[in-house]
Amino acid sequence: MDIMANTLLAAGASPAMLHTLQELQDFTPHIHALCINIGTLSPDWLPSMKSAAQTAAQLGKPWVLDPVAVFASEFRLRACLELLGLRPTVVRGNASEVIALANASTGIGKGVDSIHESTDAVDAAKSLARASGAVVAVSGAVDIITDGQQVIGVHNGVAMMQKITATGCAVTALIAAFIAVDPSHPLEATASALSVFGVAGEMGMEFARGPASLRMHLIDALHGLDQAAILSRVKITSIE
Ligand SMILES: Nc1ncnc2c1ncn2[C@@H]1O[C@H](COP(=O)(O)OP(=O)(O)O)[C@@H](O)[C@H]1O
Ligand SMILES: Cc1ncsc1CCOP(=O)(O)O
Ligand SMILES: [Mg+2]
Repeated sequence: MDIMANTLLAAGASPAMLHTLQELQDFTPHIHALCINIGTLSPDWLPSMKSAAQTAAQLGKPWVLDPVAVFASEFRLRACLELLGLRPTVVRGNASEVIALANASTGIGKGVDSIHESTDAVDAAKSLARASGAVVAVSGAVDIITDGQQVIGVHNGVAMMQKITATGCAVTALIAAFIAVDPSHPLEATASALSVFGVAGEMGMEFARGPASLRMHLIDALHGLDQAAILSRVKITSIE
């Protein structure tokens, strides 16, 4: 939650982290986008997640699902399948998460990390996008983004970003901020968020000595990003 909220603040968005069912009805009407992250899922939190997704959908607000470690347990898989049925605008996971979700199967992955390359998950991402109606993003060395037809590749970022916990969660939150700004273009907004986060990682790495200082410099770089840096560094290509 720390790096997610700080990423959003650095990017100019306004985060609020909530779990409690009783306050979601009051809070959700004020949001511009919702991010549901099952990282530390508990049975108490799942009804809150479902309620928030339902309210967002009723109010026409975009929402993003991060299926953290969905491969790790039947409980996580069932929760994600139920949340998928509530029609997220975007699903962003690592390759092992997207493969597990597309196949509705558990048993692959390492902790919360991927054992697959993002390019291994292109077909899974396309079939998940077609089945769910969501834009699906697979993070990795090349981020893959698809609506089931078009496939886009984002070639920004540095490998050290995998060594900071919750960079995946943070970029999912950033995707929510970008679709809040441009809700009618979720494919483009998702690719842009991944690229901008990757650019911040590249710029942060110029000052970092390891994962802990990269975390700090990435957030500083995101906060200081200007148009010139974006235009010179963004690398987004069409893959299919
Ligand atoms: N090898 C890599 N090279 C460049 N960027 C990477 C690499 N691996 C991950 N990233 C970036 O790190 C962030 C987190 O992705 P990832 O580690 O796949 O997510 P998760 O934390 O959910 O497993 C994303 O912005 C992704 O683009
Ligand atoms: C380590 C850990 N354990 C439960 S959630 C979490 C963080 C997951 O974040 P990310 O998917 O971005 O690595
Ligand atoms: Mg993750």
